[in-house]
This record gives sequence, structure tokens and C-alpha cells, in this order.
Amino acid sequence: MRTISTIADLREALAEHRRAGRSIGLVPTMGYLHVGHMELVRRARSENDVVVASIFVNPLQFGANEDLGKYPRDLARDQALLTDGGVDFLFAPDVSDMYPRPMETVVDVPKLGSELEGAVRPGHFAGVATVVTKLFNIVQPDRAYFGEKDFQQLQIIRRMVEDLAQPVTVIGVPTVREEDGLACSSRNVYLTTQERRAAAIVPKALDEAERLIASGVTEPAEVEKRVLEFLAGEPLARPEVVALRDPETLEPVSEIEEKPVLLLLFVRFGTTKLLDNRVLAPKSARFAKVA
Ligand SMILES: Nc1ncnc2c1ncn2[C@@H]1O[C@H](COP(=O)(O)OP(=O)(O)OP(=O)(O)O)[C@@H](O)[C@H]1O
Ligand SMILES: CC(C)(CO)[C@@H](O)C(=O)[O-]
Ligand code: BAL
Repeated sequence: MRTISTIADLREALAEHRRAGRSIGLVPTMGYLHVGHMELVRRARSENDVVVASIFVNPLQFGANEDLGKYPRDLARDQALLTDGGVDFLFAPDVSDMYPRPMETVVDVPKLGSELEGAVRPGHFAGVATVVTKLFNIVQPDRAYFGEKDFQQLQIIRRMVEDLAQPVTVIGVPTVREEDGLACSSRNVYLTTQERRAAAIVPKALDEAERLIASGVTEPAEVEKRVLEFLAGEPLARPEVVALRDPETLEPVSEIEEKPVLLLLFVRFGTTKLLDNRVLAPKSARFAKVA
């Protein structure tokens, strides 16, 4: 694997592959890699001739009081993992390579980007959409891989690609989990031992919602209330968002009928906010499928 830090060098390295008609897969990350990232790499490796991973902790998507400065980093370890995963090129630019001048141009998907996580992190998704567009322009991938763990981010990127006719296929990859069900996340390292143990309640809360909906509960507010009560069983868990939404528009749903619904959870443990979600099939949809 070759590590490249400048836009010009990466373009030059990819040019011959593009000329030879080889397909290019891109896996954008902020580094400190775990098995969730490596699943994105595995998918990219199996579906493309050339695989590019990027590691860039993007200042545009961090608010003033967020963890930009202390975001975990370990480039040497990440390089070893990506080499093992069969990645051809690692693009690891410095901020000055990526943004030689302050950015004047912003890509924003304001409706999808201003609610849920966007409501508590104003500007976050514009920062994501802008850097992802820039990465797409630099790499010009055929396919780009994103995790369903960051479901709102995935839907925003899908919408951006559709609206702007960006020539890339977005692939959503199912969430990879630890043994106790907790979604793998770079920020899990911030959890204390006690908080880490307690965090297993998050996927269990998704199971609880799945049970409720499968048993025929059709009122979204009832499901949200019962999930909140379930999370209250763990004193270290501070739920910030428990929301049933339309999986595509992310808008609230008025009733759980035939279409699958998305349950999004943001739960804080100490100073660490964990995200998780699951798309849930209503009871009637299950019968419809069987019939
Ligand atoms: N557990 C996971 N399963 C599948 N994909 C994942 C998982 N965790 C992260 N990803 C995906 O990897 C890509 C890079 O994510 P990122 O580098 O922000 O890691 P992260 O673990 O989500 O970090 P953070 O804790 O900062 O949210 C994103 O598309 C993200 O959705
Ligand atoms: C997509 C991304 C790499 C853009 O900085 C980031 O938001 C992430 O890691 O999910
Ligand atoms: N994985 C989402 C990127 C962020 O939290 O900034």
C-alpha cells in the first residue's frame, strides 16, 4: 500500500488506473480504524480493481466545543491494518493539503442535515457533505462505502449524490458490532470501563423496540416512551434522542403501518455520545412478506 498526502500525487497515481479502465472504490474515514471500517474495506476490495482509503479528521465537521483536538489518531497502526486489508492507496492529507485556503464553497443538504444529529451539531453535515464532495472530486471513485451506523450521514450523502448527479455509487454497509452488540466506533475508546459495560444497553434498546413493533405496537410515541423507560434501567445512560423516523426522509412517522421505520438512538455515557439505529419491520409488513 502506498500512502499519499497531496491531492496532486494521488491524482497522478490514480490516472494510469483510470486510463486502463480499472474500477476505483473509496472508503472515507477519520482513522483510528476498527473492524467496522475494515468491513467497508473488505466490501470495497471485493467489488473494485483499485481501493483507496482516506484518513482525514475534517475540521469543517467539528463544532467549536467538540473533540477535534483529542480525536484518537494512530496512523502507523491504521497503515498496518489497511495494508492487511489489501488497500492500494491511503490518502492521508494534512489540513493544509486538503484546505490550503479557508473554504469559501460549502455543500449543504439543509433539510436532512439540520435535524437529529444536525440539530445538536449545527454545520456538521455541511462539513461532511463538503469534504465528501471534495474527496469524490479528488479520487473520482466508481463506488464509495459508508457505514449504516451513521445512518443520517449515509442518507445525506445519498441525497447529495442524487441531487448533484455526482458520478459515484454509494454503498451502505451494515453496522459491525462488538460481542455484546455495541456498535464499533472510534469514540468507544473514550468510555470508562464502567461506561463501556453499561453501553450494552444501547443495542438491547433496539431489540426492545423490535419486540414492541413485532408484537403489533403501531403508535410511534408509545414505542419511543417504552424505549426511554428501558434505557432508564441503566443509570449511566443518558438518552438524548430516541426517534422513530422514515428511513429515507428522516421525517417523523405518524403511525407504524406497513413500511419499515427507522429507530435512531443517541445515548450519552459520561462525555461520550453513542449513536445506533435499526430499521424495523412492522408486524403487518412481516405478514405481507410471508403471504
Ligand atoms: N461499526 C461500524 N460498522 C460499519 N461501518 C462503520 C462502523 N463504524 C463506523 N463506520 C463507518 O466508517 C466510516 C468512517 O467512520 P469514522 O471514521 O467516523 O468512524 P467512527 O467509528 O464512526 O467514528 P466516530 O466514533 O467518530 O463516529 C463511516 O462511513 C462510518 O459510518
Ligand atoms: C465520511 C467522513 C469520513 C467525512 O469526514 C466522516 O464523517 C466519517 O468518518 O464518518
Ligand atoms: N462518524 C461521524 C463523524 C463525526 O462524528 O464527526
